[in-house]
Amino acid sequence: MWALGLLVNNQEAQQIRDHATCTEKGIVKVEEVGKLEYLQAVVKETMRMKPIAPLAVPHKATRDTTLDGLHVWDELDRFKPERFMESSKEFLGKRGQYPFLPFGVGMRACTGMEVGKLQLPFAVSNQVNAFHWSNAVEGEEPNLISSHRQRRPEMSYEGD
Ligand code: HEM
Repeated sequence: MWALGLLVNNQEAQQIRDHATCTEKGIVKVEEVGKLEYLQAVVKETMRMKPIAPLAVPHKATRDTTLDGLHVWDELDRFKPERFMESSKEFLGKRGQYPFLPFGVGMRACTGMEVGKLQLPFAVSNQVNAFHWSNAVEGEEPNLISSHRQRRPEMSYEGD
């Protein structure tokens, strides 16, 4: 859903479609998904901006930074799939280089990573192929500000 919301707010990104072989029902073939570079970039950029596991220890670069020779994202708040068009920005980089870790890394990395890498772009590509996504209210962009709150019961600290 975040991907579609971001595409509504970034119409030009929605216009750029990769060419995929579809089934007779117009569904993108699963085996094609990995080859669709711009789609992959849209999904990665969505996961960069709206990580699904945000409750881990948060990390954020407050400005453009070079860290141990790696350039850390520019224009952080902008939806810019192009940043992932370079092959160097894979989910897991070469050994010792992990520029992008939406699935974690190491022993406790996400066991569903391969499913997620397939499922997300598959869903997004078929939604974008089937529909044009635009604002419900003309000129008014959907509010994509997220909040993560933990609710707990009201507690009274007053003794009886
Ligand atoms: C886009 C989809 C997904 C994302 C972004 C994602 C992300 C993550 C992240 C960040 C972690 C924590 C890694 C760490 O602690 O370093 C994790 C753990 C895990 N994920 Fe996912 N996940 C996704 C989909 C899935 C799916 C589809 C499954 C199951 C089919 C799954 C199963 C798991 C399991 C079992 C763990 C715990 C691994 C462990 O602690 O050993 N995930 N995931």
